[in-house]
Amino acid sequence: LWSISTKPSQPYPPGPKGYPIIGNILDFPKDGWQRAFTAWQKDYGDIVYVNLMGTPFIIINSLKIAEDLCNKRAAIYSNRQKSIMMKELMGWGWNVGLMQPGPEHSAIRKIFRQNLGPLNVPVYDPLVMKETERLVKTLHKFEGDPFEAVVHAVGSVVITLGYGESVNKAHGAELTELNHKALDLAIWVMTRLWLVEIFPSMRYIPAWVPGATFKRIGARAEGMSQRIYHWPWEEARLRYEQGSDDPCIALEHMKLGEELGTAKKAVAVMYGAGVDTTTAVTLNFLYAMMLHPQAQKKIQAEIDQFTGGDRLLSGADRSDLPYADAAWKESIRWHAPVPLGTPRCTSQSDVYDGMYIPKDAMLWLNVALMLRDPRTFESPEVFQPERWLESHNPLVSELPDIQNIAFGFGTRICPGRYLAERAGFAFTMSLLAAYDIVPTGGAPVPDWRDAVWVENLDSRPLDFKCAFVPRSHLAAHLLEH
Ligand code: HEM
Repeated sequence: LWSISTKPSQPYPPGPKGYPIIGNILDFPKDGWQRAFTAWQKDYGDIVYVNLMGTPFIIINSLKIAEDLCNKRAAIYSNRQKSIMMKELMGWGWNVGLMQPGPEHSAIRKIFRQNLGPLNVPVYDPLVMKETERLVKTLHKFEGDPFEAVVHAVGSVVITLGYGESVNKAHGAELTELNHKALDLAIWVMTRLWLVEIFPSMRYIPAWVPGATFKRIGARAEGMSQRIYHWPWEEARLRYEQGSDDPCIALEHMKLGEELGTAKKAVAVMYGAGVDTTTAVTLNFLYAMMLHPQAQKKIQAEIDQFTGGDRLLSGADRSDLPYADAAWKESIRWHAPVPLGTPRCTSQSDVYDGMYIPKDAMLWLNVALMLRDPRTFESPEVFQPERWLESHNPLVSELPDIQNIAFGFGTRICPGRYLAERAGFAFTMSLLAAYDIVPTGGAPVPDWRDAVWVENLDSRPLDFKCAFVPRSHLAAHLLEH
C-alpha cells in the first residue's frame, strides 16, 4: 500500500530492470563503476536510475544535464549523502566534503575562497617552487614509479600551507602516512554498500556482536580521522603560543583569534582532498607525455624558446606557453583525475525532462565520460593538445571550460582547483624543462591505446614506470647548488 500510495506520477529515468525488494543489487558492479556507468549510457541514455535495496542512484552521463541539475538547480542537488558509516561511525563528520549545505559549509568555503582563490594562490609560488626544485632534483636520472616523489612534493606544499614549515618538517612524514592509511580505508568504505546505511538502527549494535565488522572498522577509522583533525592543529597552536611566526593558514586565523573551529576544519581537509588528487593529475600528465613523445618535444621546444632552457617553470609562466597550457588541459580531459566526481544527494524530489528524481537519491556524475563525449570533443580518445589552440581549431571557443567539469560543479566545485593546477603545472613543466620522460630501460614507447589507469575515486596510471633522462644542464646545475 505504501509503495502504491507513494508511486510518483512521472516515470523514473530508464535503467536496468531489477527485482522486487533488492532492486538492482545483482546488476550493480562490485568495482569498475565508471566503466559500468559508461556502458549503461549506451543502453539507457544520459540519465540512468538504479535502486539498491531502497537507495536510489541517479547516474548522469551528459555535461548538459550535470550543469542543469548542479548549477541551475543547486538548491536541490548540492547535498552530500547522509552516510552513517563515514560521519557517525568513522568520525569524518568534520570533513567539509561530506557536510550538508548550510552556515558552517558556507563559512568553510569562505575561508577557502580567501586563501585558495585565484588572486591569493600566486602568493604561494615561492613554496611551490621550493618543492618543484626538490622534485626535479629527486627525479634526476630516476627510473621507476615517480608516485612517492610527487606525493611528497604535493604533501609538503599542502601541509606547509596549512600548518607551517616547522610542522611539516617535524611531522610531515607521519602525517602523510596517517592520511594515506585513513583515506585508503575511507575510500574502501565509500565504494561499498553497507547494510547500516539501509537499516540505520544497526549502528547501535555493539562492536563485540559477531558479524558487526562495520563497527570495528568504524572504531579503527575514528581514531585516525580524529587524529588528522586535532593533532597537526595542536602542533601549530603550540608553535604559535611559543611565538613562532611560521606563515600558514592556521597561524593567520590564530592571530585573528576568530573562526578557529571553522579554520581548523578547512585546514584539516586539505591533505585528504588535495594530495592524492593533485598527485593523480600530475602523474596522468607525465604518463601522457611518455605515451606521446611528439607532444612532449613540442612543449620542450616552447619552454626552451621562452626560458633559454636554464630555469624552472612556475604557474606564472602558463600564459606565455600556449602549447604547454593546451597540453595540460588536454591531459585533464584525456583522463579525468576524479572520474566520477564526488557523489551528491538530492535534498528533495524533482522532475527533470519528465523524469522523476526522488529525494535522498545519490547522484553520480560520470565526469570521465563527459570529458570524452564525442558530442563535445572530436575524436575524444585521441590526446590532441591542438584542439585547445585557436590556430588549429577555429571552434575552440565552443569547447567547455575543463575546470568546470573535472573539478566539479556549482556551489560544491573544488575550492582547491587553482592551487592544484598551479602546483601541477609548475611540477610537470619544470620536469619537462630538465628531462625527457621515456619508458624505462630503453623500451619502446607503448601504444597509447593500451593505456590503463587505477579505478578508484581518484585515478592515476596503473603500474606506471618511466625514466627521467637529463636533456639539458638544468638538473645538473640545480644539483650543484
Ligand atoms: C587535481 C586536483 C584536484 C581535483 C581533480 C579535485 C576534484 C574535486 C572534485 C571533483 C570535487 C567534488 C566537487 C563537486 O561535488 O562538484 C572536489 C571537492 C573538494 N576539493 Fe578538490 N580536487 C583537487 C585538488 C584539491 C586541492 C588541492 C584541495 C585543497 C587544498 C581540494 C579541496 C577540496 C574540497 C575541500 C572539496 C569539497 C568541497 C565541498 O564539498 O564543498 N581539492 N575536488
